Amino acid sequence: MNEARPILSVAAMRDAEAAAPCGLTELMERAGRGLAEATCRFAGPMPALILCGPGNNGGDGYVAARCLAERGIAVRVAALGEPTSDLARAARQHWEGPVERVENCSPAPVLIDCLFGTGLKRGLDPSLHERLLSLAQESHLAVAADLPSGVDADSGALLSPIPDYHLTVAFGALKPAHRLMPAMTQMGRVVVANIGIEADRRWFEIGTPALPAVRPDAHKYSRGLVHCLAGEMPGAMALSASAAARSGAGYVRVSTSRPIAGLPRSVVEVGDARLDDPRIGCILVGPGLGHLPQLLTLALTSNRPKVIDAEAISLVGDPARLRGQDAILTPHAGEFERLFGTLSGSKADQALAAAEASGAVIVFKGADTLVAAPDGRLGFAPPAPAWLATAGTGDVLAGMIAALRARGMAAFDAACAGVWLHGRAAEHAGPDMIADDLLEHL
Ligand SMILES: NC(=O)C1=CN([C@@H]2O[C@H](COP(=O)(O)OP(=O)(O)OC[C@H]3O[C@@H](n4cnc5c(N)ncnc54)[C@H](O)[C@@H]3O)[C@@H](O)[C@H]2O)[C@@H](O)CC1
Ligand SMILES: [K+]
Repeated sequence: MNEARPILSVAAMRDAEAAAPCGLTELMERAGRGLAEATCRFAGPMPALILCGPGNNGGDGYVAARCLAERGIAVRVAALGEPTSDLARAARQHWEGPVERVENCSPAPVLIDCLFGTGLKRGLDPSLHERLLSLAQESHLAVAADLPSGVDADSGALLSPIPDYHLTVAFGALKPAHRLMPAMTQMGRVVVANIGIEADRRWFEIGTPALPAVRPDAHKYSRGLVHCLAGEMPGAMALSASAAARSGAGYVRVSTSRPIAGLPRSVVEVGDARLDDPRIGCILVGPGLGHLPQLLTLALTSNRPKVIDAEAISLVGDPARLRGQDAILTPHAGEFERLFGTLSGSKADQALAAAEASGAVIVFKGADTLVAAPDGRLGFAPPAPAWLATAGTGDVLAGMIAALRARGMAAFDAACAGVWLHGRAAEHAGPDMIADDLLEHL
């Protein structure tokens, strides 16, 4: 996989900062300089107002103010009070300009929010968040340093209301909130300023996948056989099977008791078929299943890899039933809760707990889709168009992932690749797309 950007929790970020050979003062210098650089590139030479909080996020603000002033930009600083951390105090001392009060400063065309970052503990006081909203409203461009002030970095929850930002400059690595709902939708463009930390890569933003090449001596079975189990509403499986065929499976077949409309001619319909056939690269069960739990049971008797989607997820009943299965599950929030119950923690925590409980790869779908592996790897989907939220797109995704798995990709990699390709296909299909249209863009 290329270009996967690491994502660090607050605790992991602290560890990475502490381990940085250059030391914390230099990290803050790099963060502030990176913030100034990104703001200049984005906003040009417009006058800026920097709001500085009491901690190190505020410290980054004082550094950025110095860097912007060195570039000849008219920059003002307003603070909540004196800095409370040693690092921020030192940065404050190196800022030679005046420091106004956040409560009564006047607005500027560019607002840079350095009030709170990863150290936010609770929502902003109402008078402060209202002040932040109104200063942002009166600016042309709002920039967040590391995170918008009010966002919980690990969960993406809004602890207090935030304005819509145009640019967010993350320091060192993305944090979970940059890719989790609801915070992710209000950050504008998210860029990462490199500050020279060594980031753990077990959590990452899913990047462009490296797909398996088609070998010169390939035949239809070696390119991957996807076996679909159609249920009571076969239209859904028609979408999945078509998506599997369009995602490079060598052979797609559907076992069904009655003819299915809308299947490509290359997809083969069969009656009973043996599911322990070693040529099967991936079984797909769930889309349009209805009340046919016996089809899930049948799939689970096979030792072949499988994708379990839609109604089949709820029919699993107990996550432990999946132990020892080579399975990928693709639940949306409702299906997730029906199988795993109400889990505590952030969406990331929940996805990882579900992967551990089931031993399966979990694609926890939504506007902020996550792919979790039982070994603790976690892929965060890059933002995908909101118009993907329409009937049938999940059936397409399940078929895509089944094809990539059948083509020999490892379960976690196949799931990540499917999620990435699905989002890009939706971008190509455009806002008036229906799920069927995605097939033209795979
Ligand atoms: N630690 C480091 O080495 C580096 C930290 N960096 C910056 O430091 C930030 C984290 O710094 P801190 O850990 O100091 O945390 P913050 O600067 O986010 O805020 C912490 C301070 O705010 C107070 N606080 C928290 N929530 C509050 C609320 N709702 N109302 C009022 N006060 C509140 C805390 O008691 C603490 O004093 C990062 O987001 C990043 O911007 C960067 O400079 C890079 C290097
Ligand atoms: K901030």
